[in-house]
Amino acid sequence: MHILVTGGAGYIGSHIVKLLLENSNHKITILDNLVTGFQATIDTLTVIAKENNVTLNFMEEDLSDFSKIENIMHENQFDAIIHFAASLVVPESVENPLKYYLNNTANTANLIKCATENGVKKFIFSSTAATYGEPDATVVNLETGLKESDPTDPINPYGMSKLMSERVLKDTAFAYDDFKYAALRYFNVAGSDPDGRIGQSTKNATLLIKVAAETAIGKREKMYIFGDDYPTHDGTGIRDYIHVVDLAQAHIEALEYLEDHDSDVFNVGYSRGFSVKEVIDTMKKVSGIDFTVEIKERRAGDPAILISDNTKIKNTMHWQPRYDDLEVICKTTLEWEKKI
Ligand SMILES: NC(=O)c1ccc[n+]([C@@H]2O[C@H](COP(=O)([O-])OP(=O)(O)OC[C@H]3O[C@@H](n4cnc5c(N)ncnc54)[C@H](O)[C@@H]3O)[C@@H](O)[C@H]2O)c1
Ligand SMILES: O=c1ccn([C@@H]2O[C@H](COP(=O)(O)OP(=O)(O)O[C@H]3O[C@H](CO)[C@@H](O)[C@H](O)[C@H]3O)[C@@H](O)[C@H]2O)c(=O)[nH]1
Repeated sequence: MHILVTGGAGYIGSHIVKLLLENSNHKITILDNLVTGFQATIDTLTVIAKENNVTLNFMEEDLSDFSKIENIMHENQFDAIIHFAASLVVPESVENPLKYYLNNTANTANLIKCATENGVKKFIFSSTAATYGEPDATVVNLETGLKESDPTDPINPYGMSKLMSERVLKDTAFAYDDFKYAALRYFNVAGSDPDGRIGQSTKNATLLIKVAAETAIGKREKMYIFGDDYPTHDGTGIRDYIHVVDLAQAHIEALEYLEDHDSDVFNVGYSRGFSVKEVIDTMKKVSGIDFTVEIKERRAGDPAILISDNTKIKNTMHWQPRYDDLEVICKTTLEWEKKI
């Protein structure tokens, strides 16, 4: 296959590209405007492609350039698209919603249009647990995890921009027999490639595990726990942290799944959660550093508990997580942080 990977210079996209280069003979084209992705990541992936004798192309382009995208799609015979490119800072999406609806929803709709016009049969989409919003504990079971069939009600434009893209995919797949998609709702993605060749280099990171790693190695003086008065066992927020390599593998399974199954939406998480305090204690343990942590007020829009029910992806695809271990997640994050 010839696979187009948008956003392949970014954190998650680069991990999928690495897996594909190492484990398949697919030709890969990365399209990325490098707004939050890195040329250094492309350089590393180019070396990995050479080592594995696989073709990797890189196009520095912006998905909002519709005529360019149309030409690229017309000139290349892509068999599948894995679409990561997006804006993903939740508070920014509240301040600047149009950036999110344009980059995440409009650009995705155009990409889907080009896909249908050029015979692309499979589309794997990066969706998010943010599509569920702030789940209502009287309606869903927060302890056993959210099911794909549970209500979706995003509480910020980021989540809504992704849910709208899911809808565009659903309607398109209904209208075009040859077009199939899998929308993967990622829970909290963390960790890095265990080989240490790629990782999360995102600037001004806000994600808990990356912030904790930065604090452990002294890039930050201290870190904060946003709220210790949630209705959880230790008062801090609970999330379902998934290692990026297991998430990457889910995309590969999804490509195979679409060979002989219909389009669908899947949670990708481990169906278990850790509190903020448990994450920080684990980072302290794996780093051996007792860094400074202070309690702050709750961050706006943070739900108390977000855990996936992953029964569907486990039962229908052959997805077997290998890194469901908070220590491994923290350790690989820390090792990468030491390198950059
Ligand atoms: N990181 C998480 O915890 C998380 C959780 C749920 C969902 N997601 C989704 O996963 C995907 C990848 O996220 P990530 O963490 O790797 O982020 P990232 O910022 O590292 O990667 C996004 C990539 O897309 C590129 N990009 C953005 N807009 C573009 C455009 N208009 N044209 C071309 N390239 C563009 C960026 O340069 C970057 O390389 C996103 O769709 C995100 O919404 C991430
Ligand atoms: O310095 C920090 C950072 C985070 N937190 C807490 O840690 C938990 C996790 O926060 P974070 O790592 O920022 O992730 P989320 O806010 O859960 O959101 C992430 O995970 C979602 C999927 O669940 C994605 O959709 C979002 O894009 C991504 O930002 C929350 O309880 C936060 O309040 C802290 O206490 N201190």
